Amino acid sequence: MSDAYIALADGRVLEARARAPGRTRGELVFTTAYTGYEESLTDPSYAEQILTFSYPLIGNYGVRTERFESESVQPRAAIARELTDDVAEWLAGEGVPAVDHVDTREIVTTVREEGAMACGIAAGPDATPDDAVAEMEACEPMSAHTDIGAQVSVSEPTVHEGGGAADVAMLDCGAKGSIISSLTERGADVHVLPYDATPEDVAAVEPDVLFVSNGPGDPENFAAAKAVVDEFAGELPMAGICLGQQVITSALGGSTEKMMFGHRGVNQPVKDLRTDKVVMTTQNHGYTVDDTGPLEVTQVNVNDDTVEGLDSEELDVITRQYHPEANPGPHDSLGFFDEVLELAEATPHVAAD
Ligand SMILES: NC(=O)CC[C@H](N)C(=O)O
Repeated sequence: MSDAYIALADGRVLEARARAPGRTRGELVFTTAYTGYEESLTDPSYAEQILTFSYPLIGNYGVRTERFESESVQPRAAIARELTDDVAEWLAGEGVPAVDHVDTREIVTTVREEGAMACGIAAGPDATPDDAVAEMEACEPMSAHTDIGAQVSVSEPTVHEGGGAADVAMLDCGAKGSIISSLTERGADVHVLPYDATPEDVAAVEPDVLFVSNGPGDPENFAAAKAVVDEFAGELPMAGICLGQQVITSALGGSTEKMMFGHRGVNQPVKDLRTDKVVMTTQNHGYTVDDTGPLEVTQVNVNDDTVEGLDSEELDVITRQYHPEANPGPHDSLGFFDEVLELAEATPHVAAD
């Protein structure tokens, strides 16, 4: 007898085993990462999503808070072929439903063929298939979560000191901790500001560079961040990762679009068009830049040609769609943070008025 059910938007209900009880709903996505489950499960960009691990065994090296990317578990639920007790107990303790003993190959194939979709989960002794279907039917598309930034951002400005080599104003749209530490380790002070900070809030920290973080959901729902980018375009160097690339591009006159199932994993090949070199990258995104506006494409995804890096010498902008900070994943692209700080040192402070 099953004690967990996964309802998919295409009408199927899959049976599974409850590892952490509860009922929930979210956009069903998958990651092919074979390591880094603690980092993925605490990555704020997974808010409002149900994360399926295609790698069959999740949890085999325990759970350590040192590897967390934020303070809480971010996806609404986790699905794997086999979850260890360590991970199941962690998720249960956090109140996040988790299920295993399900054919994750079927889930991945479905999402690849039909796209990221609404999903409902009911797990625990009293769970029924109808409970999972009711959750799935109540699931809203990602773009309907218009204030998703509020779920994942700091509510007050917070400073992370790195030695004062540069002042980075970071719009926290759901920043991974290792993006902040990649900058402080290089000597920068990072002023983490709420996702809805105003241009005045940004000017008040006298930044050398504006950094728009990664984050969950539809980038078009981050209107305040777009307004900040618009205000400082051409005056302050800017950098962004993932949602940051999308928000900066959109604010500068480009556009974004939703992908069918996105890129989530740690072996996405990215080619730099200037050097012709390919690096392996960590990724977690479901939207992509469509029209690049005034920005020049510097890097592309080798698998599907989507935009991976953008640049503007005139506007002092540099962005990446993938995650140069890794965690989990390869460290091939850490040099991005050196480039960001080079931009920062090139320009004087913006005065607060
Ligand atoms: N990791 C991210 O910043 C993700 C950005 C955006 N939410 C997307 O899915 O494309």
